[in-house]
Amino acid sequence: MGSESRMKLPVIDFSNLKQETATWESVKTQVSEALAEYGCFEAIFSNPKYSLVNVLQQLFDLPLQTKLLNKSNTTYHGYIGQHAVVPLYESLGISDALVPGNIEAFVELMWSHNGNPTFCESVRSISEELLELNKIVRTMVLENNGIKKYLDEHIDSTNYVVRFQKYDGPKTNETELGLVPHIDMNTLTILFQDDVTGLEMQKKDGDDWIETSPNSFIVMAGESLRAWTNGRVHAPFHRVMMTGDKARYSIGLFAVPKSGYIVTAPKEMVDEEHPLLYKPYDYVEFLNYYYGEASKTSPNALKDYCGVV
Ligand SMILES: O=C(O)CCC(=O)C(=O)O
Ligand SMILES: [Fe+2]
Repeated sequence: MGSESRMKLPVIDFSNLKQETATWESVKTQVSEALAEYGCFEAIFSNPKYSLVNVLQQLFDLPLQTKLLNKSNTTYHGYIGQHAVVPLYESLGISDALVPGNIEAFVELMWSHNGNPTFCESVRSISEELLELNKIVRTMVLENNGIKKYLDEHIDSTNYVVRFQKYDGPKTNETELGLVPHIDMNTLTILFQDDVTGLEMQKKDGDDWIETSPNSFIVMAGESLRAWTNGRVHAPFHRVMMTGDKARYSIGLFAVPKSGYIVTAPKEMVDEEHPLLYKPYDYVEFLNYYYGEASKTSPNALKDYCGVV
């Protein structure tokens, strides 16, 4: 019936936002409602200055051997591509991308001869914007739940992976799967896409998929934020669907619990109405389980791993 395309995610305006103002309070309420109901929203934040094609095409056009040089100690952060299930999809990630020197090291690996200062600058600038939005949203989540005293600890509990995605256009009349439906297991993800869209978010209850807007920042909670807030925040399924000839590019900032940090819902999050959902877990150990034994499309991977009931 085409009703899917008419559904929209909540859109929240973060432009010119200052703490301790009436606008901050109102935006905070919108964030609380959107994350409880959808686990995600579209953010108006800054005027995107970049065409992702301009920034990312040169990266994905590098020879496969070069892209494969981007290895990492976890499956999730290096080069991913050439998979039979999602042949349109490729991605490259930079672990701890906001630690000084790491974007440069990535660029050095990819363009060893003369580097690529323009790429470096664009990625740094986009990443810093996404980081700022990430901090605002996480501050609001804690304020909404009356646990702001944990803010420093919470912000300090994650590292940041910046990941670049490319999805080829299927170049047929069909709509094809770009990325399989999944829930992000990390804490918070912010994606930026330009005018080639394709990211779809699943409604909390039901099978409907909500399309996302062109030139948008999409903020979504992962399982680890759901666990930490003891279920107050929803972690949504999402997928990428591709049509037409044009390739789609996206950039994501993934806040990821640090190795050795134990994800535990603060005691204030647990009461009679909200019994503890998950036992404390080490994210990196959970990921090993997730990429090893568990089916990645299981909505219950974390529950199977450390659910209380
Ligand atoms: O490219 C996108 O917009 C989605 C990527 C995604 O969901 C992921 O990498 O977890
Ligand atoms: Fe995802």
